[in-house]
Amino acid sequence: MKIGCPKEIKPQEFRVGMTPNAAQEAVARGHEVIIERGAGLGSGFDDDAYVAAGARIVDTAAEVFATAEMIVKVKEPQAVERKMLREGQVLFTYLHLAPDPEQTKDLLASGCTAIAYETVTDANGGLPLLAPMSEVAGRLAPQVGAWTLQKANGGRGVLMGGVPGVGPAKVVVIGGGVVGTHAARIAAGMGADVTVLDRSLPRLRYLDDVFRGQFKNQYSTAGATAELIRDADMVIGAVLIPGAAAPKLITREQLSTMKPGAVLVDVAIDQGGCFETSKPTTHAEPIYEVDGIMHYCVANMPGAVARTSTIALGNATMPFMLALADKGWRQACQDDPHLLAGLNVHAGQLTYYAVGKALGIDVVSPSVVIKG
Ligand SMILES: NC(=O)C1=CN([C@@H]2O[C@H](COP(=O)(O)OP(=O)(O)OC[C@H]3O[C@@H](n4cnc5c(N)ncnc54)[C@H](O)[C@@H]3O)[C@@H](O)[C@H]2O)C=CC1
Ligand SMILES: CC(=O)C(=O)O
Ligand SMILES: [Mg+2]
Repeated sequence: MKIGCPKEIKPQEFRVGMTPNAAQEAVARGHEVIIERGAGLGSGFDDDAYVAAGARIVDTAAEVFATAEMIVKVKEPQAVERKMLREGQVLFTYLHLAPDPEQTKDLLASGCTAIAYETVTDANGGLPLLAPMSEVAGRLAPQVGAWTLQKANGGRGVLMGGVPGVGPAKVVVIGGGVVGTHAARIAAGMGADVTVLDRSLPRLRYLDDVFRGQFKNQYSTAGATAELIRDADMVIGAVLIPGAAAPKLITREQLSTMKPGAVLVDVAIDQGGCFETSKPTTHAEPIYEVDGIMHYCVANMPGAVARTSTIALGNATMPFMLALADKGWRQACQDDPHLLAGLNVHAGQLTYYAVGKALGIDVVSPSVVIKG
């Protein structure tokens, strides 16, 4: 199969969809790998590394899109990229369609087959292609939140760990999945007083067992959230209902109950955000203020540490990418229900229920679509 990897064009996005190691594995199995010139530079991979892996370098994204049967990327295709997709072409990348009607419309119109990293599942009920980036974003969240808490950045001027004689920052993490657990670990490691809220009792039991008091946990209700945020210096939004738009868990009205200069870090922003006042920001201008509360809502946080993120993402995507290339998307999805769970769009039809529900679009079952 001809596999193409263009340079990412989302602002400040330095990750790349294929590492030279992934390219080498694909080439070794008889596939042709086409990389846009300079695609890996932001992650520290030069063109020579891809050439040494057996890939071919082309000058433009247009050549990649025109030649490849499968496009492997990181972020959702931007408008100019969506125009280059065609019927029969496979797109394998993050999509986050539920909060993005424009992208959904364009993907349906293109006729392509789009498999979303964030809805591929595993046998343990996890999301193996979201997990590595959730680990990164979770670990970054207290770091960017701590920076935002600094007075010069609009924050309350509170140090995460406090100092002897002065107590630490209070951090509330809403959602104790992959993002939330990694965020809580790092915030606790910085010396903050951390509480994790989740709606899953088994998850709370796991956190309690494994982390043994490094941070507290509490069952997530509107009442518990309202009480905790009044006293919080930082709230990290880390909830997910797979594929669906994030539930809004803090309203604008509630901001007035919080301490002026407190910080909201909405990691769930790529699914529309879990605070009413969240709107996506970029690494160039990551923060803004509403009613005295600072917001950090970058939708591609892992792009800030592109090298770590590219390698971590590549480790997770490679086996799926190879299965798609070796067998073609239909056979690969027939053989692996977890990969089939990633199918969001095929030949003008939406195939993911939570997206259809969020956008009011009819959905065709993926198990019907793969029969052809
Ligand atoms: N902004 C960015 O750059 C990035 C954003 N993300 C996003 O972060 C979000 C979280 O991802 P993961 O941690 O991997 O998901 P996950 O599925 O591992 O965890 C989500 C957790 O939220 C909990 N939850 C659901 N509804 C809740 C509620 N009302 N109150 C409290 N907890 C609730 C679930 O029980 C689950 O434990 C996703 O939207 C993901 O796309 C992930 C990576 C990068
Ligand atoms: C998960 C995601 O959207 C990202 O890593 O950018
Ligand atoms: Mg998006």
